[in-house]
Amino acid sequence: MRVAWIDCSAGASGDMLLGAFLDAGADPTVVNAAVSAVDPSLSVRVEAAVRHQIAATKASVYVHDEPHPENDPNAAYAGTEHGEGVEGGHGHGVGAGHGHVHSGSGGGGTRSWAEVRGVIEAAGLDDAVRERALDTFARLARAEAAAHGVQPDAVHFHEVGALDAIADIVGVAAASVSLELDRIVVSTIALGGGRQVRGQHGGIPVPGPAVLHLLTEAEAPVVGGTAPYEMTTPTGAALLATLADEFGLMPPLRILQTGVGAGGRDPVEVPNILRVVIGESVGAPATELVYETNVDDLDPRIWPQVLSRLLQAGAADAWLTPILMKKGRPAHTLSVLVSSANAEVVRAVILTETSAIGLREFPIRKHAADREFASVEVGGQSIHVKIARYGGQVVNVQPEYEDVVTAANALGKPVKSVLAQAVAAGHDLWG
Ligand SMILES: O=C([S-])c1cc(C(=O)S)c[n+]([C@@H]2O[C@H](COP(=O)(O)O)[C@@H](O)[C@H]2O)c1
Ligand code: NI
Repeated sequence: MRVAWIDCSAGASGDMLLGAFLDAGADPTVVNAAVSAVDPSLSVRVEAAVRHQIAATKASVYVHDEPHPENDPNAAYAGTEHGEGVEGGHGHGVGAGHGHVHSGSGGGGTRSWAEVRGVIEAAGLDDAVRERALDTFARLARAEAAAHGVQPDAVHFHEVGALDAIADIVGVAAASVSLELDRIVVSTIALGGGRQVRGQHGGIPVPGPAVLHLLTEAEAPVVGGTAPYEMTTPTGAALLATLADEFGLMPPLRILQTGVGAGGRDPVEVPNILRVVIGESVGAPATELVYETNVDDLDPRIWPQVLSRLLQAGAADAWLTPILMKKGRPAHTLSVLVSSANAEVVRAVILTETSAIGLREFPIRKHAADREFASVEVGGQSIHVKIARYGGQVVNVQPEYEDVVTAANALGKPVKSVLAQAVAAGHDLWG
């Protein structure tokens, strides 16, 4: 499994993420094709940069009048650099000094979230890239709406800021999809602090309100960080929230590629870089969960129905353990084994079908013997059997009990003797 870990200890912005993914091997042609498919006036330029003597890749967004001739990622466009060290708002796309470059007019109006959604939907992007980009923009619109006390559909992005964000967001979506990652883990995110940045309506405190809303919704771990400026921009936070399958330390992996993305400025406090480490996962992650809850007030006649609904909902197993609870009450612990894919549905069954109002979740790792399914014949009756192998040896032959009962009824024989014959037949065939 290919896992990426994103190190945001110096913060994150759209262009830092884009630079890091391109540095790690994302295809610049694919990225530029995606970006200019959404808006032909957009392209991404890639160049080498150094931050505190660390080599990095700087990705810059270009907004120009004419469509990019060949989507050449290295083509240079004459432009005015608005960015380095200048405080700016969404309208100028210069968050945290991660400057963008504009040439041409770029337009002076605004684009609503609905308009941005429309152009992304109409661009003919690869499904995964489109979904990732739309998810990111939707998060950004929700966060801006929450920050300014309006509805998401009332959020307007200044024309140039919208183009910057489109290029960053679609570019990062295309780059991350092109790296064929199975799982992305994001570190604790440094937000920065100190002086205000300038938004379209005046001064904005750092961390920006939109950043805080985005990372609250994503339940991301954050820290102020070591630098007295805006280290994480709303676009960076929105992208991290979309990309992250989980947050935490670098998981066990064998490193395959690394990428270093540079931010626009080079402050003294910290190397202004974001890193991505891509590797082959070592040791399977815990993808199974056990839910547990203690229940003392459910009509006991309901339990069989609860257990069968849990199995129907995708639980691998569900069982009850009698316990003595607080206040000396006899009760049951309900335990449910479930894959993370089915976890949400199973949680809903527990909370709606029992009287529990809370539950515990434990990630677990399962070890299973190899197994296969076959059938044996007893007295002309077919009975399914499960054969388990461990270390190449057959360690168990288990007939399907319901089949044994059906066969015993059909043959007019005791269940125990048909069961014994089915086990013996299985061992004769498979050892
Ligand atoms: O202009 C507005 S409304 C604005 C709001 C906010 C909020 O957090 S709300 C933040 N900003 C600042 O804009 C720049 C650009 O951010 P990008 O994500 O587009 O790079 C950045 O400094 C934000 O803090 C503006
Ligand atoms: Ni805002």
